[in-house]
Amino acid sequence: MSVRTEVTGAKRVVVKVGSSSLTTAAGGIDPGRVRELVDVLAKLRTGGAEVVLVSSGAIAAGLAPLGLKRRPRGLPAQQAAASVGQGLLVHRYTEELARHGVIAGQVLLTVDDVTRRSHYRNAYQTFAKLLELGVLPIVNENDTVATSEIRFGDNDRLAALVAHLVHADLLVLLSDVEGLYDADPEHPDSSLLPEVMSVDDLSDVRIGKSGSAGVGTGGMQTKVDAARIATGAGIPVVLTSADRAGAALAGERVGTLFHPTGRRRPTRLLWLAHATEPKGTLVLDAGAVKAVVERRASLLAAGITGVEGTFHAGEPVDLAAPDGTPVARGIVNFDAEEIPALLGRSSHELKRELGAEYEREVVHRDDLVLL
Ligand SMILES: Nc1ncnc2c1ncn2[C@@H]1O[C@H](COP(=O)(O)OP(=O)(O)O)[C@@H](O)[C@H]1O
Ligand SMILES: N[C@@H](CCC(=O)OP(=O)(O)O)C(=O)O
Repeated sequence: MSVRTEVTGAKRVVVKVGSSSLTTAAGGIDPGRVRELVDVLAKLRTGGAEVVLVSSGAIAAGLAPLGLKRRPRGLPAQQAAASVGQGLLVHRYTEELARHGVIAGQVLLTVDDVTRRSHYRNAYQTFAKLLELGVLPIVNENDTVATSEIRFGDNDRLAALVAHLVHADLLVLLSDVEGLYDADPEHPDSSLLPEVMSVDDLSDVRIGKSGSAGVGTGGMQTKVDAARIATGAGIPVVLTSADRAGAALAGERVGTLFHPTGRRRPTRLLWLAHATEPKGTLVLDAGAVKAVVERRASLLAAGITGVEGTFHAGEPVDLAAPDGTPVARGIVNFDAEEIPALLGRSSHELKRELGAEYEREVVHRDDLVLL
């Protein structure tokens, strides 16, 4: 059977592996599984591809040293476990990669690193340099400092955003299941979907709960969400089990291939569309809705009739039509409490009365996505 050229032709590949594929049944990192994965990644590298690994498992790796039996519920305990486990995890990878003469680098990311423009550029440059130096970057969320409000929450979504950030040609999601099934694979009648061409192919798929609730956080839903983010940005995705990583990366038709459905967009906008919780709402008049939706214009204070919620400049807010239906999401340039004084007034008036600082758009067109 022919190989998948989306896979064999990829020059830069992001591989994401979940906690369930790295841990033993009793919890804790399974050195044998890390070794098998590293052997596959090293082979991919030798074949000429650049590889970025997004690895979960910090929390799982920290459980045993702390005498914990299962993933703790509270955030501080998870952060402590991640703090203990992340070093151990990367140590394992470093040792295994060294057997192949490959240097490992650790990259811990927070949400800000892909949403704030200056951080984003910085993160991009770091990855570019690491890859140029032949290093294999190992990425995880910076769990120890992430709070519940500011976190990716799951590494599937993080992997999709990293794939976009590094301009990857392919994203491979490795789990403990062979691929995406049309129903929970526990169900005897469920069958594997070898290809997903568009979101329409997902409408009948039933997604059950995570099979590894003890260690992972993602479950199948977050993998499908991640695949949608990546394919919507033009990046094909292969979803399969860690056991089949070698076959999948050789282009064999294992697991599920999600075909690209869209084109590249700035990462901040991907994040805004797929991964944010709005902190408030700006209610627009009909003219402003038209300007934003049809003419893709920036939102000016003159078109705003109301403000809901508490937010600060730089945070995501929804832009709603007069009936309250959200039509777009954007990064706002003012704090919520500053906006009432600006409502319905022209930029010119604002500049004259409040100073040049207040002349700017409330949401710039470059920081807006339509919903
Ligand atoms: N429709 C489905 N197709 C595939 N797997 C599914 C589906 N619905 C639920 N699952 C479950 O999702 C699990 C994968 O999620 P999880 O264990 O959280 O993975 P990871 O730790 O790799 O992120 C599978 O083991 C499977 O039991
Ligand atoms: N950052 C966390 C992983 C969170 C996560 O998404 O886990 P998983 O569902 O196993 O991919 C950790 O390293 O433990």
